[in-house]
Formats: sequence, C-alpha cells, structure tokens
Amino acid sequence: MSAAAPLRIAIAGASGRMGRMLIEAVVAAPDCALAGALDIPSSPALGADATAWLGRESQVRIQSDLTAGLAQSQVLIDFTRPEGTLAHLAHCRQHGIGMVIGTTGFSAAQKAEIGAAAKDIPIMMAANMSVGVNVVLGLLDQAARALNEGYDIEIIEAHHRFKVDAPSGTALAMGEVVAAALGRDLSSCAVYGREGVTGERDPSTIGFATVRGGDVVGDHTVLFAGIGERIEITHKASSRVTFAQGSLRAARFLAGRAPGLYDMQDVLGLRA
Ligand SMILES: NC(=O)C1=CN([C@@H]2O[C@H](COP(=O)(O)OP(=O)(O)OC[C@H]3O[C@@H](n4cnc5c(N)ncnc54)[C@H](OP(=O)(O)O)[C@@H]3O)[C@@H](O)[C@H]2O)C=CC1
Ligand SMILES: O=C(O)C1=N[C@H](C(=O)O)C[C@H](O)C1
Repeated sequence: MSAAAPLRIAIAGASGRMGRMLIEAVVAAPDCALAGALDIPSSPALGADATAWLGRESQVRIQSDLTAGLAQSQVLIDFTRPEGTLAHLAHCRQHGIGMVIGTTGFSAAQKAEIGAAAKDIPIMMAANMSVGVNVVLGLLDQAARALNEGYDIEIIEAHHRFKVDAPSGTALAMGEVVAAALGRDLSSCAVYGREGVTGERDPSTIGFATVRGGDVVGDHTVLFAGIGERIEITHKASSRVTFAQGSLRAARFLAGRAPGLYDMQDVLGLRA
C-alpha cells in the first residue's frame, strides 16, 4: 500500500514570528510538504532557504513572486498584514489555491472581499487557531446567556510589544460571541478604552482594555462583574506552537473541500 501524497503547503510572511513557527511545523509533519515560502519584496530574508534559521536545508527559497512561490502549492497559510493577505487572496482565487488566514486587523470591507473570494476557493479564517480559545468561545456563549442581567462585561487582552493591531482579533471575536448571545450589536455597544470623567458605566456596553509589552504571546480574559461576585474566563497562550498546530489542522481540513468560508469551529467540529 503506498502512502498518500503529502499536502503541499506554502507559508506567507515566512520570516515573521508566525511564519517561522509554521515552517517548522510543516517540515516536521510527515503528511505535509513545504511547497513555497513568501515574504514582502523589502524583506531581507528573500533568497534565503526557508529553514536556514533552523540550520537545515529545505530547497525552498523565500521569495516575493506569487506565481513562482505558489506554483506547487495546494494551500497557502497566511499570517501577514491585511494588505498582504488581500494581495495573496487575489492570486489564490485566480489559481484555485485554498487559504488558511490567521492575519488580524481587517476592516469590514476587507472581510467582505475575503467572503467574496470564498465563493471560488475554500478559506479557513480565524483570529485565533488555538484549540483552547475556540473552546473558550463556546464557554463565553454559555456564560453570557446565563449572566444576561446584572453583570458588566469587560474584555482584557495582553500581547507582546510588536503587535500592531488593537484590540486583538481574538478579543473582538470574543466580543462578537458575547454580544450575539445577549442579542446586542457589538459595533454599537463596544467601548474601546476609557479616559477622563467618563460617568458611570452603561450596563449595555461591552468594554475592551488592551495591554502591550515584552514578549507576551497572547492573554485574554472576559470578565463578568456583578454585585457580590465576578467571573473571569481566561485563556493564556504560552507558545505560538498552538497557533501553528491549529493552522496545520485547518490546512488538512481544507484539502479537497468545496469553496466556502470556514472557521476553527468547523475545523474542530465545535459548531453547535
Ligand atoms: N490567528 C491566529 O491564531 C494568530 C494570528 N496572528 C496574526 O498574524 C499576523 C502576523 O503576526 P506575526 O507573525 O506576529 O507578525 P510578524 O510581523 O512577525 O510577521 C509578519 C510577516 O509578514 C510580512 N509582511 C508584512 N507586510 C506584508 C505585506 N504587505 N505583504 C506580505 N507580507 C507582509 C512581514 O515581513 P517584514 O517583517 O519584512 O515586514 C513578516 O514576515 C498578525 O495579524 C497577528 O495578529 C498571530 C498569531 C496567532
Ligand atoms: O499578534 C499576535 O501575536 C496574536 N494575534 C492574534 C489576535 O490578534 O487575536 C492571536 C493571538 O492572540 C496572537
């Protein structure tokens, strides 16, 4: 019996924090093969072997040319910036390449562009690829429904000093789940930080607080604060390995799948 052919995966943002973690995970997975490594044209990493930083040879060079860089790939895993992801999206849509999108910080219009492309190719997009956060989303739905009166909801997140978007995509996803469970619209009830004489807290709001510093991988707490008690639901990522492994699960999920926009709830079979 011959073994199944490995899933051919390309990584965008190959020299970034997540890009490197993903390359390490792909080359270590027996059922996957590194088929391409992309980075921005200004990247000093262009031309280097994608695994040089691991002291290994992969025969895959980091490049910025999408046609050459994606020619051998079935799935592109993209953790870059919104403008980079959208450029990759257009190419993948044209060439029938599935995408795992981990980038955060998209505008509503950019999200709509991704939704439109999902009519032609399979796309798995999630602000957080960890199993833990995706289980927490279910717990938040349950908690918000049960604590639907008399509890103030605040979402606190902390990340490393290099992060460029705030609040984190995960914090916003948590806010969306809680708002939906309470029948509220997050865009009209979210409060992003407070300063000065703010007045008393409006109970219909969902507050967000952002902390940035050092090398914090990613901490998220949703606080339900009542009179006489408070409940805190917290997730702490201690390594980016959890995001990389979730992304590989997503890439395997996409292989041979029909076009559509999927999320980690689909990949993990958590959708109610
Ligand atoms: N969904 C999830 O589970 C997770 C999501 N993320 C998200 O992933 C994204 C990347 O995070 P991280 O790896 O820490 O970031 P980094 O800045 O370390 O890496 C980003 C990579 O993308 C490259 N890049 C930047 N701009 C573009 C562009 N316009 N086109 C193509 N490539 C580009 C960078 O190149 P250069 O450095 O040369 O600019 C770099 O190689 C963020 O949006 C973050 O929030 C992060 C972790 C988990
Ligand atoms: O930028 C990061 O590092 C992370 N970004 C994601 C987000 O914005 O939610 C996920 C994770 O928390 C790490």
